[in-house]
Amino acid sequence: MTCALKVSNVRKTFVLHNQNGIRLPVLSGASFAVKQGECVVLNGRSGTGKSTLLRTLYGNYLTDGGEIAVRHQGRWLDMTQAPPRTLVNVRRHTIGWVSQFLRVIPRISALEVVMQPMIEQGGGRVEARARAEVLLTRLNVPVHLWQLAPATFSGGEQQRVNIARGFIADYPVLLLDEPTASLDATNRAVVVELIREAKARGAAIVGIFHDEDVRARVADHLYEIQPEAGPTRQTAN
Ligand SMILES: Nc1ncnc2c1ncn2[C@@H]1O[C@H](COP(=O)(O)OP(=O)(O)OP(=O)(O)O)[C@@H](O)[C@H]1O
Repeated sequence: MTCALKVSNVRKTFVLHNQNGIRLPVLSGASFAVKQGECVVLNGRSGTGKSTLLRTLYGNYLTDGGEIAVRHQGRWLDMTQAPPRTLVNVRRHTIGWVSQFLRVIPRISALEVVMQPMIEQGGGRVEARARAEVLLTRLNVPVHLWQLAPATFSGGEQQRVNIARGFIADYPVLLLDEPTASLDATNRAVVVELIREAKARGAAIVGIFHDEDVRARVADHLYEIQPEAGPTRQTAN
């Protein structure tokens, strides 16, 4: 199996400039690799830096060192050095992000919200619509809601619309930030199926799952994040 993502010695310290320059060291050399068709689950106690690492992989945070190499359109690209325009392109075509939270866009229907990533990748509207309908059906979002904007949906309905949106495009790499949090058992099982299908088509997946049962059913490897030393005050240099 080909490697899709290589994380080498990634370091990250948050500096709280408006709180006396307190430094919070979070990642002190995260290193792991993910092959196509594999799911690596980030593991560690609360506050050890799982979300920070996942967000860093998506390019949300600058790093203090290390490399995040992703296979993007046939070449290796270091996410820590990528300019903003490249990051947009990587997020459109290579790395998908699925969380439990939907960023609601006023007046855009649930169906359109779900179709959007596939259309942005160049997919046709008919195919995107058909695929969105299948996903919304599998995730038990009632048909009468599909043409409505999700702003008024329940938390669980919004969460399932977001999952459909995250799985509609065949991203080579998927980052999953607790996508099953607060779903009921039926819908959790659907998400597990979607993750397994993504692995079967060759997606490389990195995820955070607090639900042990879900973790056991999708993980090929656990990546253990070690707790860092506590905060230190910034010293003048
Ligand atoms: N944007 C930020 N600015 C400053 N500190 C942050 C920021 N994001 C996270 N932290 C700190 O970094 C540490 C790691 O947080 P993170 O959310 O990555 O942990 P986690 O392992 O995902 O926790 P949990 O399992 O509770 O969700 C925490 O001490 C948190 O306070």
